[in-house]
Amino acid sequence: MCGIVGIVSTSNVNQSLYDALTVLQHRGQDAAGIVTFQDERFYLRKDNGLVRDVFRTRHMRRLVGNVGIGHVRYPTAGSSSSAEAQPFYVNSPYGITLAHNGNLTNADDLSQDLFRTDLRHINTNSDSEVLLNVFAHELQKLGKLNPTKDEIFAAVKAVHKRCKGAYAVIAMITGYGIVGFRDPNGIRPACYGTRETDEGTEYMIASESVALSAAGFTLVRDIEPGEAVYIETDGTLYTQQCADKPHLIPCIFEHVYFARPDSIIDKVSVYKARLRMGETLADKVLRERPDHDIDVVIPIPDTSRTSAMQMAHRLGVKFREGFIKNRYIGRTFIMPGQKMRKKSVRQKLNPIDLEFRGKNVMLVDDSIVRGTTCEEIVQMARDAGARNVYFASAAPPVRYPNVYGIDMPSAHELIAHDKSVEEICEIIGADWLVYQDLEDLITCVNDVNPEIESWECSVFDGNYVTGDIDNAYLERIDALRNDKSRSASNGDDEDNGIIDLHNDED
Ligand SMILES: O=P(O)(O)OC[C@H]1O[C@H](OP(=O)(O)OP(=O)(O)O)[C@H](O)[C@@H]1O
Ligand SMILES: NC(=O)CC[C@H](N)C(=O)O
Ligand SMILES: [Mg+2]
Repeated sequence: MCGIVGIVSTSNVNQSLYDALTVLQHRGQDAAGIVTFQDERFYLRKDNGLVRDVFRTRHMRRLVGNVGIGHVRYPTAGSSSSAEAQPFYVNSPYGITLAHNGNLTNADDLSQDLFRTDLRHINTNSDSEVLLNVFAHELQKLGKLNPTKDEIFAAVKAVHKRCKGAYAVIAMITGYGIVGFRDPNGIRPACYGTRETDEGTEYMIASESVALSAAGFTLVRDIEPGEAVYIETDGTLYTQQCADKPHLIPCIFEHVYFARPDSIIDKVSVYKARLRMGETLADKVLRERPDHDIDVVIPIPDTSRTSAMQMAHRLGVKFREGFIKNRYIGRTFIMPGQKMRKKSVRQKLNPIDLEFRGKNVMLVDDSIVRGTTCEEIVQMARDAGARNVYFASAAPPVRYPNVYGIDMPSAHELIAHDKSVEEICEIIGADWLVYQDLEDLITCVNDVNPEIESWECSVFDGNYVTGDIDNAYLERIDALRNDKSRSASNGDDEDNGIIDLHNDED
């Protein structure tokens, strides 16, 4: 679930890109990158690490130009090597750089086609490098020395025909402009906005609206599924629908966990949706145990706060901050490797004993995925002296792998995969476990925007909307990307040299 941003400005874009990436950091903590363009040259800085660590003053000084794109990465394909940090670059045609959020489901086939038919070499295992080369090849085929919006949109159309899966993309074409587009189902989010200056209107395309507001831009609208938004370097904007049968089916997990609550995605305020999730969860609690004995509702920071607060309100029970979050530890779920995730839960959260001692506590999380957080947390609540420890999840049981840009490749690593709620309750050591029902979750998001007819809910119901996912595919990505095989293949190889643009001294 990476974060992407692109800006066409009237002055240097480096600081605005940096600011946008810092507020998209929650979408990817592994690597960060910015590429800008000025006087026929790209200027690139990318590496593994958080935004604040990757970009030093000396890098920022080199990132000159009024046009640029940026990326924060949470790997879902290939490895976590710095060679796969984004944006990616290809020199022909024109010189194109690209930032991608999502995951292609036919990257292997495309990679073969690119080599055998299009005579293009892919140098990493990243699906994003494949996507860039498909786009570049389709643009090259049109054979124009000066591409216009028509060629750009034609290339996006061809990408939609060849690529399957989820992709929100921003590409920069040397000297011409930036183009942002979403896959025909709009699984991953992308929006754009404007900032007025004395020199003219500036544009930003980004994964979440929060990136716009943080950099002083005003949200215009979401990019439609299948649509492309092309902004030339002089600030002229063109939009066009590039898919034959676009149909909005956005990822519901953005609203559960990924997105920031202060973002608005596909006209859904994430904050409002999470408040609703708290209400419906409270209703479920009351359905299961009308005469419950919950003394206090305690959120598991950070993401569950909004739902937990509203759940307590609906139940008429006290809401208390029983766990304090270490502000210097990032999100644990998107960390690579189970060992690191497990260790980080204890480093990240610490209980305030007096909120637990002798009480029946209802702990609330936004979701239970691998069970890393809740197993630790239930024990911490008991150690802090709780009488009974109840647990509620604002999302339904996560039972199926994700293939659209969330790194959950293996069903066996999901705590709820083949288990009943009672069995999960026993494993996590709780006295009562309540999950949100999927119909209720869908109602929550649809209450905020009733126009969205379908949601991408595969992690909950195993229904993959792109229609190309079968058991053989799921078995293949499981074998390739489960925790064990990844730690054996040592993807975090620091010595991995980057074959890329050479203007980036450390
Ligand atoms: O069952 P698990 O595999 O542990 O995954 C679910 C947990 O991971 C996430 O928290 P995370 O620490 O990533 O981020 P947050 O601070 O935004 O809640 C999520 O909010 C849950 O707490
Ligand atoms: N989470 C994402 O959007 C990942 C983008 C891309 N598939 C990568 O692994 O780098
Ligand atoms: Mg959490």
